[in-house]
Amino acid sequence: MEYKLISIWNTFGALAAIIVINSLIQRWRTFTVARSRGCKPAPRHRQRDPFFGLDFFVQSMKASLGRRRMEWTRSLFLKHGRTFQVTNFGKEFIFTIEPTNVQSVMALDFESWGLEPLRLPAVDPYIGPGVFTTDGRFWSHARAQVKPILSKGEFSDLSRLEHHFQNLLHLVPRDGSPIDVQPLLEQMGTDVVSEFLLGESIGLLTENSSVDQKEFMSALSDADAGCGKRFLLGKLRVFFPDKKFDKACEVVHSYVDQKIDAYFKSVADGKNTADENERLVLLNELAKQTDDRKLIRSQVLNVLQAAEDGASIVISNTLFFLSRNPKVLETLREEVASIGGQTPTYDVLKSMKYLRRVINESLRLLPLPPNNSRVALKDTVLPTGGGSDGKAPIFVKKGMMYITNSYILHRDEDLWGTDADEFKPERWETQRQGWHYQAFGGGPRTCPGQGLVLTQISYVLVRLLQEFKTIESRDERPWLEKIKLTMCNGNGVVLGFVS
Ligand code: HEM
Repeated sequence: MEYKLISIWNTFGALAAIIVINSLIQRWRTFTVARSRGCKPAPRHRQRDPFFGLDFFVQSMKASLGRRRMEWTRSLFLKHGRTFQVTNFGKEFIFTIEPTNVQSVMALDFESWGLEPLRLPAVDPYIGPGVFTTDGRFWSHARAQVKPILSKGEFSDLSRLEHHFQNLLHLVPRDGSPIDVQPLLEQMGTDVVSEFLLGESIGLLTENSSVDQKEFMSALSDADAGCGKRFLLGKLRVFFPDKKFDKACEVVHSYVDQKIDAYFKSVADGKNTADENERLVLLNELAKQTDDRKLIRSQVLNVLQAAEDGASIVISNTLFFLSRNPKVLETLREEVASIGGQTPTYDVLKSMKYLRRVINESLRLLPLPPNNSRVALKDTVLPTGGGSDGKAPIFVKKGMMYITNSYILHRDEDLWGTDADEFKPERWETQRQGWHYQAFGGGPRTCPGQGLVLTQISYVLVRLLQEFKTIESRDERPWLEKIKLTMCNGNGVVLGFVS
């Protein structure tokens, strides 16, 4: 008996020793790598609770609730410089708006950083693994599946977009009376995206959604809200079952699965032949590549999550800026007039240089999403931001979080000039899109929907200018942040249109 006890103690002792030695070896490796690469720590944000960082978490929650998250984060960068480190809810975070670091994370040192551990556990029961939620080989495969389809979407027939635009026009008063266009554009965005993704528009603008579609929409919003809570709870989510979320996932899955089944049935019935003029639908295109129904569903929902209300928010924000910058509006109007009264084609839109500058500028001042984050998948180094001069490389331990804030990066006066906060499309005559412009990300994970969405945004803006001779602001209030995954105007965008 005594012998057995001694041997158990010896085993425990040996295990403990191995763990301690292993940890010391790791620390030594860390130290030597950091020293050999000349690494120095980033400036550290002073905290009352440096161990768990609860104070930082509470402050960031307060700033979010007060709709001043961007300005609060900006004040931290003004205090610390372009890079700083903080403990937040028990995790180490590096905040940086240093373009060299952005380039390193997004492109040069791409393999060392990932987002799957941040996103997938929270959203897995809803959207599952796909292009938006995974890393590594699964991600490359998922991306290779959707990217060519989204690229093809850039050139697709604009007559469908005109159809949705006409539905929007019916709801816009033409006598200059005030209307908040943001929710209308959001509805139009959902109609467009649902048609492209699933082959059938939800019909929000025409108010002719079926019972199934209404149920689907309401489930999407419950599932989004559920994911928000799951993000906040982190690993604690297992202790908080959420029946509403589970039900919402079931409804969403069943709706998408019906569409997948319908596609395969139509193929089996010989109805869906390869027709050159067939409308481009993501679900159908995916189903041509694989018969793995679960993967098709995940990929469709991944793209839905990424596409969200992107186009509608950018159009709303751009109208907000145009209505408050009459000179810019006038110059854009001249360009629109130069193409004549016809509905624009893809090539015409592509040729409109000033329009593109206006959109670039809108996305510079109000990027969506405002933040882009990653987690270090292994020990690595950020090229700059450490030491007292902020120029030394920074050693990053596996598990550390990286956050770049495009809203602040895009307003950095050293990078954009002293007029960085002003809406000036003219700056794009000479400005190039480097790593200091993160509207669509960069590197291997750059937004694959960029071309498609820019065509849509351009089309709607041109058509609005063709339809209305006056577009004026009907609201004195400033732009107010409202952050979900993306960021829109919490005051809405209230305008007056005269035809
Ligand atoms: C103006 C609207 C949009 C903006 C500003 C935007 C911007 C972005 C950004 C910043 C990323 C993150 C890149 C990263 O993680 O580094 C992203 C990813 C993505 N976007 Fe967009 N996006 C927009 C619209 C769309 C649309 C309409 C679609 C699809 C139809 C789309 C599909 C995707 C996908 C699938 C990803 C994930 C790519 C990956 O991780 O490989 N986006 N987008």
